[in-house]
Amino acid sequence: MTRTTTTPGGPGAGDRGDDGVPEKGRGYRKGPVLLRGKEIPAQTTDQRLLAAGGDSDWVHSDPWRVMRIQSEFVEGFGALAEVGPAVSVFGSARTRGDHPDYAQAVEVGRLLADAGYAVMTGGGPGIMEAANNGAHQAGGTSIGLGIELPFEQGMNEFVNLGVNFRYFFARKTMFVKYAQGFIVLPGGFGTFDELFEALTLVQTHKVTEFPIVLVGSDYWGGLLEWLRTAVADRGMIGRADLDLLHITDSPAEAVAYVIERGRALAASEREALDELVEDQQDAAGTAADGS
Ligand SMILES: C/C(=C\CNc1ncnc2c1ncn2[C@@H]1O[C@H](COP(=O)(O)O)[C@@H](O)[C@H]1O)CO
Repeated sequence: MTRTTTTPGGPGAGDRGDDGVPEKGRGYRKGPVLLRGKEIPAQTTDQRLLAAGGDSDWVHSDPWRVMRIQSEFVEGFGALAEVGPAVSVFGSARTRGDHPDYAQAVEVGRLLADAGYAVMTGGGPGIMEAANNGAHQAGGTSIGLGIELPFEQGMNEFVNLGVNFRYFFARKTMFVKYAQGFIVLPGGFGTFDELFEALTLVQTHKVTEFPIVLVGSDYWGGLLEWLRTAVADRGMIGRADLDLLHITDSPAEAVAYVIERGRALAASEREALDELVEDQQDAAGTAADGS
């Protein structure tokens, strides 16, 4: 279908307002801009928007990518804003259903759902599937934030609220923004990336501290020892940074820790904010008194 039927710049163009906006006097309105005479374009904005065919290279351009990135944030925020309290659970995409880590993650998901928390995972296989499975068994909210990968696996069957992302960084924002804490089971590079991003955000005070729990001392023990010795001993992190991680072998302890520590941190954050407001009010009062 050809949708270019009129030519605003053509004969008689000066007689009409455009874009459905009646104009007093002659001219062409392009958003807030009024154009007259030779400045009137050959096509209306709607004609250009609805015209079939044409160059499609712009689909692969950065400005268009920016729009897609923006839409990922819009869709993510829209889907997750009303979910309520949630905990993000991370771990290997490769863990099989008969591995003890899988059972641990199912238990984590179940206990979180029993406690009224939504379980948020990457929506993939392995530990992600296991945590969603546990949440599903407990009748809870089981969220999957999927990622477009060259070897797409699809969302696991236990997800009841799924959002698919094209960009890792947009997806990672959701894990932090909508969770009260992180529980991390054994995993590889993807899991390390999620764990260390959380640690960096908290360490640099870019976000308010939130609880981060590692499940599986046999797996994570070596990393913690290395952090304590090579990393902290050489001053690459502070001693206090090590306290940002809690390690356990018990799903029940992991869930209890995330909930209790999360509540304690939220309470101290509220207290600090109240104090700040009081200080500001005192300062404003003092300034108004001129004292
Ligand atoms: C490699 C396989 C599947 C990949 N599918 C994934 N789907 C969703 N999320 C994924 C996937 N792979 C990695 N992630 C994210 O990283 C973490 C796991 O990475 P790891 O390297 O396996 O530890 C996980 O928490 C996801 O957020 C199956 O063969």
